[in-house]
Amino acid sequence: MISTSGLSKTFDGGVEAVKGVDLSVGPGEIVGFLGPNGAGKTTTMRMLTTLLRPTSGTATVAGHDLLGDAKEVRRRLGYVSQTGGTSPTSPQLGELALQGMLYGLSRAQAEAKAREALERLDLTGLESKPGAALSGGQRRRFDIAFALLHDPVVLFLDEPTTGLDPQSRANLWDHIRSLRAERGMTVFLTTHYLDEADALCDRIVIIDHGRIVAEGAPAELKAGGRTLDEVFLDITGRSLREEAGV
Ligand SMILES: Nc1ncnc2c1ncn2[C@@H]1O[C@H](COP(=O)(O)OP(=O)(O)OP(=O)(O)O)[C@@H](O)[C@H]1O
Repeated sequence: MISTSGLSKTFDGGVEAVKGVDLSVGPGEIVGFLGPNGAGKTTTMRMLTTLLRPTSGTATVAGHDLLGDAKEVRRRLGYVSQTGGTSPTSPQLGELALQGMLYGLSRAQAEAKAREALERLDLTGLESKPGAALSGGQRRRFDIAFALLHDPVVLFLDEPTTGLDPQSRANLWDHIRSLRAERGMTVFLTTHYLDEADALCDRIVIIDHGRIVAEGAPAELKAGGRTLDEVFLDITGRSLREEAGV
């Protein structure tokens, strides 16, 4: 579903943020992308979602070439940025329906899709509230509902649970799991929480200084009785727990 070869990004000014990343994510996989601050996670995600042009390398996402066929890639992916997209002032159902119309749906189709997305994310009853009246966890679920309106096959989530309380985080994990179970969704997410990667992800990919330095199923990485914290510290020399302020 996602395949990259030598994906690289050097910013104007010479910062080599991503240096030759080779990634492979299969259909229906939930993959966690971890790394210390400044390692290149967001830059990689922005390239994979067509928001940033790679300096070099190749990639396909959902069967289409990232550079040659960006429009087709965009049609098939959902993206939730760190800041999300819910409006603080407008009722969410109206915003969702508008977004659906942007994707070319009629008003009736857009409202039906919006209601379906709300139901899927357990938000029914909250559709008339503006973003400012929602809890952090509800807002994140609305952000995901927005990303689902055009029926993507792969979902990119940039730090989906940052700032949420433990209960809301666990609730969001359940929703992500059911998206995979019910729709076969592929999910690629960044996180600063090792417990999240452990509980939710089939596979963890660790990036440091723009290069992939480790990858494997959580159980593989923890082989020998080490915790993921210890593995991460050992590989990167930095404590993700401290960086995340946990
Ligand atoms: N627009 C830009 N121009 C120049 N340098 C940038 C730009 N965006 C990011 N960088 C640099 O690229 C490197 C990677 O940044 P990136 O945001 O991808 O890291 P990250 O792993 O997502 O970090 P964090 O966990 O703090 O969000 C950093 O050194 C950052 O300062």
